[in-house]
Amino acid sequence: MPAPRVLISDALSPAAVQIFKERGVEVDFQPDLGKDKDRLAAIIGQYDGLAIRSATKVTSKILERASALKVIGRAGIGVDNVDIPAATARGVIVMNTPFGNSITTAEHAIAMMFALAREIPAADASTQAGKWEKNRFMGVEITGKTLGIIGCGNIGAIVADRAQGLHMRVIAFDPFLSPERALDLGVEKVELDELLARADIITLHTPLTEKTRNILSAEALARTKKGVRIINCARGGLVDEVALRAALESGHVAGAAFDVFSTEPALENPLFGHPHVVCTPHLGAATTEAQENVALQIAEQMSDYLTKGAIQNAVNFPSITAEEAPRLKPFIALAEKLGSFAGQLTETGLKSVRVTYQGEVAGMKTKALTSAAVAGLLRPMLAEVNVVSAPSVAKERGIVVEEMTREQDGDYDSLVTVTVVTEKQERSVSGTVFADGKPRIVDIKGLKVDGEFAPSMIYVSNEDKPGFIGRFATTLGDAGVNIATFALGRDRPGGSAIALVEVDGEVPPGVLARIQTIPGVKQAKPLRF
Ligand SMILES: NC(=O)C1=CN([C@@H]2O[C@H](COP(=O)(O)OP(=O)(O)OC[C@H]3O[C@@H](n4cnc5c(N)ncnc54)[C@H](O)[C@@H]3O)[C@@H](O)[C@H]2O)C=CC1
Ligand SMILES: O=C(O)CCC(=O)C(=O)O
Repeated sequence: MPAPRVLISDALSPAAVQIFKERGVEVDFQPDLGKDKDRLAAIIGQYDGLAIRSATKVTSKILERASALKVIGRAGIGVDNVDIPAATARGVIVMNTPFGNSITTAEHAIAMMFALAREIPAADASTQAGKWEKNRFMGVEITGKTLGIIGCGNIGAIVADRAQGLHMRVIAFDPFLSPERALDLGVEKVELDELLARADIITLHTPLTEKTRNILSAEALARTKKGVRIINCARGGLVDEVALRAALESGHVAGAAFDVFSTEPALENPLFGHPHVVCTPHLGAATTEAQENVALQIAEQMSDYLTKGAIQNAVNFPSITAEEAPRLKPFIALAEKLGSFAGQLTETGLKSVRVTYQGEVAGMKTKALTSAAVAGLLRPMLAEVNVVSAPSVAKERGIVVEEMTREQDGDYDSLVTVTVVTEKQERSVSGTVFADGKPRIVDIKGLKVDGEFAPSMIYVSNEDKPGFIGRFATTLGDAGVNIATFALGRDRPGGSAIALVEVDGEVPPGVLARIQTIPGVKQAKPLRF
């Protein structure tokens, strides 16, 4: 198999190149390519992986051209420059490095706080201009001041820690911060209104979402303490920049330090030019240490996925370690095939699917297996579904997906059962993986069978009556269809029976209709795996 190929289209630390090479991945390092979307679109089709920072915009248009792409790796935290739904729909894993630059970014926020408190950038410019304006720059002391953190996740928590070291009082607004975690961090958890009213300095550390966009709106800014200073090292769009400019002009806000802007690159911005504004060009993560961390980490993660199937820090798929991947692989194939079996037999609207794991398989990454089962189930109905997109596609269509795990009970070390509930009926199909690593179907609607999945199959459910097998085989023989394997199951003599038959080549048109006329046949379906 040829080595997977990765394109690095942003200015990642060259340390990443070495890691890719060491791990058997071919790498093409074009640090400025991300800014040229036409060239990127022209060549992206050649690559299995794309490693980026924030300059490359992975839009749906780029993804349409990315026919071989399996993984996008963001050397950093925010993945807002990637169209995640479009990547997911194409089965492309999107991974980031959630911790590699957190300390550095928190340090930038603290540096911005000092820059504001002591007007360091303006004092520097004035001094170097030969002005020696000793009386112009009167700062404020940080000790004893209240810092209000909006978003107390990885970076917010580090900022809280450093601020406490500076003897600040720290309050935080974060709906997802538990009281226990707040206690651990030594921060006081408050509502947004209270934070706005009490904070001397506000620093933002949330992602940009529909809830956080303009979290510091004109109205919110009006509720802040007079003389407040505001720092944004998270994402542009969290603060209404026009309203903030007005609040700076009126003197209500004493200063603002921004690393991120509503439009980037920010070549112009409402905040620019105000004497109490400090700006940096999205430098939060820009230290040698952080860049080396994120580059090494993303190269390791992407290589592990491309060469071993291991998934770490994916934003659109559950994690799978390199050790788990080979054990999981045959079960992913099994789950997908069981789902596909059920999907091919489903003729009415799907309401829900339940995937039950019994025995050893119950201890594996069942979320990944469930995604595979749902992908298999939906694929006969929808062309554009894959293991990555299946859960969101099911959700969009109102199909309930349930997962259950059970202790081993029965003949198999591991058993996976896919139960599909449609508008008309409930149907279950179970399978296992034998020691040869091949998935096997062992139960259909409660009837035991032992069949492999083959490219071309016929499934028949019938009444268990003498003569059926002879007529069935003759019908196929007359149509020139060769039977490769034949698996039978029944509940009791003369009761319900099933046949799962592997045939060589396509089933010619008309044959199924003839099978359907054999006395006792209830259903005859072609299956493809
Ligand atoms: N300036 C730069 O170069 C960098 C910026 N960042 C950005 O910093 C931000 C924070 O990153 P992390 O701390 O790693 O993320 P995180 O996910 O660890 O923390 C985000 C926190 O925001 C909270 N949050 C979510 N919605 C909220 C809401 N409506 N109100 C209040 N809090 C809310 C979450 O509960 C979470 O605790 C991200 O937007 C990231 O992209 C990260 C690295 C570098
Ligand atoms: O790569 C960069 O410089 C930006 C980092 C960033 O914004 C992030 O990691 O979310």
